[in-house]
Amino acid sequence: MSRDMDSKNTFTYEDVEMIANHILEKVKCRPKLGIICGSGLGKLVDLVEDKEVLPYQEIPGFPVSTVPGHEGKLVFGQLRGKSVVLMQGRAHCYEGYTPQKITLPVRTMKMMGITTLFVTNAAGGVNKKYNIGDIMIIKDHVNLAGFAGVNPLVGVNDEKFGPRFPAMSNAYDLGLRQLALAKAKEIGFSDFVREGVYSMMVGPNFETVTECKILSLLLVDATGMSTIPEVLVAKHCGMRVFGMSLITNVVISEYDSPAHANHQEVLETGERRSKDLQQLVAAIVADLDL
Ligand SMILES: O=P(O)(O)O[C@H]1O[C@H](CO)[C@@H](O)[C@H]1O
Ligand SMILES: Nc1nc2[nH]cnc2c(=O)[nH]1
Repeated sequence: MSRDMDSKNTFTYEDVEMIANHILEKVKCRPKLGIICGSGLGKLVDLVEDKEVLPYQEIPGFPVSTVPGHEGKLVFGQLRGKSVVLMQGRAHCYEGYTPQKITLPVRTMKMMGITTLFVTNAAGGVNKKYNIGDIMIIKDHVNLAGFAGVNPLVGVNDEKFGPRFPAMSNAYDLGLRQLALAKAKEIGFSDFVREGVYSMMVGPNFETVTECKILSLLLVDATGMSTIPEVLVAKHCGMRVFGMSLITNVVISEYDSPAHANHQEVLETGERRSKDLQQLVAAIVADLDL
C-alpha cells in the first residue's frame, strides 16, 4: 500500500480510512485532540508523556516536510492528563505538494477520532502594534492562496468528509479563543498575547513591501505560508479548531529598508518563546472539554 499512497496527490475516503487504520494498529493511544506544530515550534512535544512516535516516512501517503524546523513525526501521548497526537512538523504547498496532500494528515486525524484541532504557526507581524515574540490567537483568516485557486476543498466533494459548501464564518472556535485568553491572563501572559487575523500566501518568498502594505489594508494582523488549508479541511469535516501564531518577525513595510525577513530569525524566535508557548498550550489543554 505504501508506495501507491506515496505517489498520490489526492486521497479518497477509503484511502484515508486505510491510512488511519494503519496508524491505529501501531499505537495504543486514542486521542481526541490533535496539535500541529509550526516552524520551530516542535518543542511542544516536550510536554507529552508516555510518547509513542511514528516518523511520517512510515505513514503511507504522508507528505514529508523538507523545511528546517519541521521534524516530520507524529507524536502520541498524554498532555495534562489528556490523550493527544502532535504533528511535529507540517508540509507546505511551496514545497511542491498539492493542498490535498498537505492536508491529508488532518483528514487522517479526523478518521482516527480527533474532534479538536490546534494549529500553530510562525508568522510575520503585519499589525504595527505587534512585537517579535508576541503570540496571536487567531480569530479569523484571509485565504489569499484561496484567491489564487489554492484550496484543498477544490475537486470532487465526497459528502462522507463534509459538505460541498462549508461555512467558514466561525472557523476559529469562540469558546476556545475565550479559554485561551483567560488562561493567558491567569499565567501573566496578557502583555504579549493578542487576538488577530492571519493570512496565507503560498510562498516560499517573503512578502514585498507593497504586499505588506496591502495585507495591512486587508485587516490582516499576521501573515504566513500555512495553516489555512488545514483549517479549511478540519472545519469541512466538523472539527473544532483553535489557532495560534507566534510572531517570529515583523514584516518590512518601508520601501528601501535595509532589513529583510529570513527563516533563521523565524527559528530563533521559536526557540526563544518555546517555553512560554508550551506553558500556554498546557494551561489551555488542562481545562479543555474533549
Ligand atoms: O507556517 P509555519 O509552518 O509555522 O512556517 C512559517 O515559517 C516559514 C518561513 O520562515 C514558512 O514555512 C511559514 O509558513
Ligand atoms: N509569509 C510569511 N511567512 C512567515 N513565516 C514567518 N514569518 C513570515 C513572514 O514574515 N511572512
